[in-house]
Amino acid sequence: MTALLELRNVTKRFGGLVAVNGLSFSLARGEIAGLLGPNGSGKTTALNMISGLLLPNGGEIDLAGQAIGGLPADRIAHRGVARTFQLVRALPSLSVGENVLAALAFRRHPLWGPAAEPEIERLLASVGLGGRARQSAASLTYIDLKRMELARALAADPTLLLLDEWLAGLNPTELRDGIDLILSLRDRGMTVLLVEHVMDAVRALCDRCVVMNTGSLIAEGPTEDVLRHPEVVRAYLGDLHA
Ligand SMILES: Nc1ncnc2c1ncn2[C@@H]1O[C@H](COP(=O)(O)OP(=O)(O)OP(=O)(O)O)[C@@H](O)[C@H]1O
Repeated sequence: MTALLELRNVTKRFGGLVAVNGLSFSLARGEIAGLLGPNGSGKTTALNMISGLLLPNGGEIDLAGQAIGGLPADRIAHRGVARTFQLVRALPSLSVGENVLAALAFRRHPLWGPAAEPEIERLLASVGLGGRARQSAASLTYIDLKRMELARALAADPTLLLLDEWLAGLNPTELRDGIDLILSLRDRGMTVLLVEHVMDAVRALCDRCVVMNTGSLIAEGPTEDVLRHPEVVRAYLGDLHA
């Protein structure tokens, strides 16, 4: 069966620095996979190339068997790839609902005006923000901002969702809710690739992990096997067991 996402030998250089070095891996439809690695190992750069924010210097990226590597971000989004960012990107002067509306207005089948309202409410309810559309985005707590950012990503009706440290900075209760929310996305048919440093969340969520170090893939496979891999343990210098 064709993989939903396939990277073959993808490389990104910033001047003399090779941030991603010949990265190859694939994701099956409906899986939740982790993209792990110590700080600076190239994870966000890889997400940026998959979502079209950065042009690869080499290699191929396919979505459902079609080349997307090097396409502009809006075209990749229209093919079904959505993402969240390490630093939440919200429009604080707008309401929660208007933030989601902005995402609906730019998706492949745009929605705006009164027609968008039921969809805004449905998206907000799906991330635990039901009934909060009129609240100012600036007044949201950190977890609720993250929920709103997820609703904005879901507004694109993605088949592949890229989450860049979406669970970072949450307290234990919020983390449990966040994990359940991500699991519910898979139940809705989405494939998820998450960059994450919270290892309890990785264990709870990921069927499989890909681990990078200094731009290169160092391990790939079922989560527990990968987290025990000697090179992975060495790369993290014990962080995994913190
Ligand atoms: N726009 C850029 N210009 C120059 N160097 C960059 C740029 N973006 C990333 N880098 C460098 O590329 C390398 C990989 O960075 P990247 O952000 O992809 O790592 P990461 O694994 O996501 O790290 P973290 O876990 O800290 O977010 C780092 O050395 C970083 O400094």
